[in-house]
Parts: sequence; C-alpha cells; structure tokens
Amino acid sequence: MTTTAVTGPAARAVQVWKVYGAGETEVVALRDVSVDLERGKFTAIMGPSGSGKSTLMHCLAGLDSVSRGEVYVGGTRVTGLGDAGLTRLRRDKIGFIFQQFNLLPTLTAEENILLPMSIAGRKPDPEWYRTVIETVRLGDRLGHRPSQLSGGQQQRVACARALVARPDVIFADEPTGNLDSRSGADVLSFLSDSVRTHGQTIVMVTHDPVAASYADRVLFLADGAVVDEILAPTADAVLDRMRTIDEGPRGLGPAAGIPHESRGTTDPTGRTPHPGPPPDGGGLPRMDGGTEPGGGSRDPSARLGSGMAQAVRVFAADNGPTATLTSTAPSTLTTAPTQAGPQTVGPVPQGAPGEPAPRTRRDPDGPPPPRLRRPAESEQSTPEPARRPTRAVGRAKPEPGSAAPAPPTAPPDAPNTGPAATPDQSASRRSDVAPPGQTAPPGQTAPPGQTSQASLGPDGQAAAGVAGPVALAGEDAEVAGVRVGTEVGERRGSARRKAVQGPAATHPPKGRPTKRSGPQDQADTAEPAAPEPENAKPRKAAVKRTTSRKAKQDPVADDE
Ligand SMILES: Nc1ncnc2c1ncn2[C@@H]1O[C@H](COP(=O)(O)OP(=O)(O)OP(=O)(O)O)[C@@H](O)[C@H]1O
Repeated sequence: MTTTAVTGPAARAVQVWKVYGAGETEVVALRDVSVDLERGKFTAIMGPSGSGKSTLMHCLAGLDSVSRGEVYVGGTRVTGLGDAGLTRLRRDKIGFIFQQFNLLPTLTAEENILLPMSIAGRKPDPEWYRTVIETVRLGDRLGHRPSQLSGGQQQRVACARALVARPDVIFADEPTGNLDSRSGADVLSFLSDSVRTHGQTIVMVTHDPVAASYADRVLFLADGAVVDEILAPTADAVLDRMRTIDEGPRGLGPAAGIPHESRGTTDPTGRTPHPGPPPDGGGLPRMDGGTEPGGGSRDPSARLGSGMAQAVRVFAADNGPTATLTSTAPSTLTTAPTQAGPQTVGPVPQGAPGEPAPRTRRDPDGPPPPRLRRPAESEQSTPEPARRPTRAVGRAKPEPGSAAPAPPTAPPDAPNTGPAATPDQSASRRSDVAPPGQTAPPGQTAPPGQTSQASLGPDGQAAAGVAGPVALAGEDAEVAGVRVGTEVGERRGSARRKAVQGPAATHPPKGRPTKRSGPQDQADTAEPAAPEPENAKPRKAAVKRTTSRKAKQDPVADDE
C-alpha cells in the first residue's frame, strides 16, 4: 500500500474519470474530477440525478475503480490497491453510513455498533465509545434489536458504528433519505457535531438542500464534473444553485476554488471531451471474467453475467459456513464456521453491516424526497403533512423476498435466494471498467463457473448467506460497508433482481414512502404465517379494532 504523509486532505480525487460501458452504451459518469476533501470538515456532494455524486463517493471510498486518474484516502493511494489492500483501507480508514442503515437484524444495537471492530479484532477506546453512545443518545437502547428501534434510532446506531472506529473519513450516502424530518435533523446535527467537536471528516451525498446546509462546504456536480461549490452554505443558497444547475450547461457558473480542468466545460455542449478509449483498445472485463468487445455493457443480462447467478448457486448449493456471533458480550463477538446456533447470522437484509445498500435510484419524475428542516425552522413550523408516511419509511423494512431469514419451517433444501439477491455494488462496480490499459486486479472478477473470491470464506469455502459476516472474516474482512461475499452483478436493475428473486423483490425508490413494517415483517422476528382461521369474520373485526387503536397511537413518539 503506497502511503504518503497524513497531513493532507482526508480524501482526494486527482483528474478522475469514470466511464461505464463503451460505444453506444458508454456513460461518462465522472469527467476529469479533481477535488480535495479537507480533514475535519463536513462536505456535502449535490447535483441532479445522474450527475455522478454516488460514483464520485464510491470512487473516493475505494468501492469502485476509476477509469483514469487517482484517488487518495488519508495518506493512502487507493488507485491500484488490490483487494486485500482495499479491504484493509475500508476497514481501517473509512466509515460508511447508508440510506438503508444496513444493521444486522439479529444483533442488538450495541453489537451492531461494535461488530466491525470485533471482526477486525479490535476494541474501541472505552472513553470514546462512551462519548459516541452519549452523543447519539442510545444509552437506553443498546440492548434493542433494529426491529425494536425507530428509523432515526437505527440510523444513529449506524452513525455510531461508523464513528466508533474513528475512521479517517466517513462517507454517508443519503443518510437521511429514509428518515422523517425530525429524525433526519437529529442525525445531521449529530454528524455535524462529530465534525465540529471531534474533528471527524464526513463526506455526504444528498439531494436535500437543507441536509447540505449542515455541511461546511457543498460541492456541486453536473454531468460528471464538479461545477461549483459553496462554503458555509444555507439551504436557500444551495437550492438556488441547484436550480441553476438543473437548467443545464448554460447555468454552470465559475467554480470557485475548483481547478479549471475539473469543470467539464471545454466544449460547446459544456462537456469536457471524453479521454478516449483505453489504450488497450477498450476490451473491458466483465463480471464473469470475460471481456466485452469494446468495453463493458449496460445490458442487464450481460452484466448480471455469472455474478448474480453464481451467488444464487453458491447459496442454494451450500448453506455451509455461516458466522456465529456470540452476542452476549460484544467484545467477544466471533466469527466461526458453523452450521447452526442461536445467533447464527443468515441472510442479511440489504447486505452486511455497512455494506452499500443496493442503489435505489430516485425516479426523476416521481415525488420529491422528503425535505428536512433545520431545528430552528422546525420550531416555528406548521405541522408537516408528509410526516406520517415518511416516518413509516424509517422502519427499515426488509426488502420483500430479499432479506428475511427463511422461516424455521422452510425445507432445508429449499433454494433461498435471499442473500444472493443482496447485490454488492462494490463488486459489480469495481468490475465495470478497469482503468485504461489495465485489466481488473486479481480477485475482482471470477472466471465463469468459479465461485468468486468475494464469495469465499477465509478458508476458501463458499460462504453461504453470502452477505453474512463469515465473508467479512479474515484478510478479506469487509467491515463498514464493503464487499461481503456477494459478487453479484449490477445492483441497479430491478429487472435483474426480479429475475433472481421473483417479481416482489424490488427495492422501493429512494425517498419514497413505503408501508410501515410491523414487527412481523422484521427479519429477526419473522414467523411462519398463521393459518387462516376457518371463520374469518371475527378475525377481520379484530384487525379492524387493532387498526383503529393503532391509528390513535403515535408509535414513533413512543420510541423517542
Ligand atoms: N454501473 C453502471 N453502469 C453504467 N452506468 C452507470 C453505472 N453506474 C452509474 N452509471 C451512470 O453514471 C452516471 C452517474 O451515476 P450516479 O449514480 O453516480 O449519479 P448520481 O448523481 O448519484 O445519481 P442519483 O442522484 O440519481 O443517485 C449516470 O448516468 C448513471 O446512469
């Protein structure tokens, strides 16, 4: 691992290009982006849908490779690191917070918070741990499981998990996207406090100008280039800037403090010309280790390649080594190849701890995401109409069909595509396009017919419940968010998910209200459905009574 002095920026992109696909399907997601992310600062990344925000964040975090250019985290040059190096980097230097919380449902809040460190064989500094717990106000909820926590509390657990290891930088991808305005404001206050009081560095992708206004600096992306920035932003200033950017290239103003070459305005369309095909002629590696003629492909079936199918095969064929987490004392969390146990971690909704959630792209034509309000605004505000549906979203309902552990009554040989359907974006994205002139580093793609490296436990065995912590163990341990044994192809297409999981297994679009999940929906309390009573009428009446009783209560208020 190449390291330089750790006095510079917390993270840095130098003339970074990211190109997906080739020919007609080519997408230039990042064009010549150069940016320094200052240590001890809270930076927000904003821009229209498809402008490259997530791609930039993923490249910075080593979750995705760049096509050209260089990325640094702290003193470490990320570009060119192999799998083991990337794993160590993400484990030791980076914290992740995702929109979907990504907590393990079978573990308590405390166990979730400590899990990444436990897997890495480290213990938190007790004083710092206490500080984190106090700051996130989770002291009285540490023994609760995610299903017993509100969305805001779950996200605070995720924040604590990211913070407790004191990473060089925390990357947060729409951390408030699933929260109501109050919980969102809570999480943002906590994040900005951790920057101001404890010197944490945070980089957050958001669509929400109010969320961005908590940051010290907002970077604006348009069409893959950094086009502007605002320091000490207000929500109004951010909103104004976003409006201009949405108007198109003519709206792109000079980027204060941004190197000219990163502004992407060197041709009449406002686009910086693409650097051209990679020097090797453009044969880019696919998920299955083959090569797309002329580059990667966006064709879902091609991208799904053997990755998703492979993961399905792995899980269906072998329920073998899963991780057992001794959950009674967090410091004794262990991973061990075992078949069963009270705390056996099976399929995990949305991936393993901190793993990037499958990307749920916001439908540009859909309803706008819930807007947050800063505390001062909330105080004088009128009741918020969207509150109930958005609050309901915060319950982190496991994706239908994707996550809940198989009910105990499931036949042992029944193929369970749950975990395999937890797509791993990092794996797929890293495999999209190798840097020009390079093929993907070993381990990033698996040849057809082989279990990918990412699906192997430390002993090389296929890891069942591929998203489970067994895939986190050992040298390949991916802790706060990374490759957790699911070499599963492109994460985006619901068509692809459907193909594997069945039609119900689509993810809700970002920011869109979904039905509140009841306890019966939660993975760790899943029970086989009770048989319908013969006389259904009284039951219906009972359901009615329960519903109207529920309607009178404010369940989230109870939580808080
Ligand atoms: N795996 C991929 N294959 C092909 N194109 C991709 C892939 N990932 C992203 N892109 C494309 O790259 C561009 C930037 O995508 P990205 O997800 O970074 O945008 P974004 O600003 O985060 O969007 P949003 O706000 O909607 O999440 C888009 O045009 C997108 O379609």
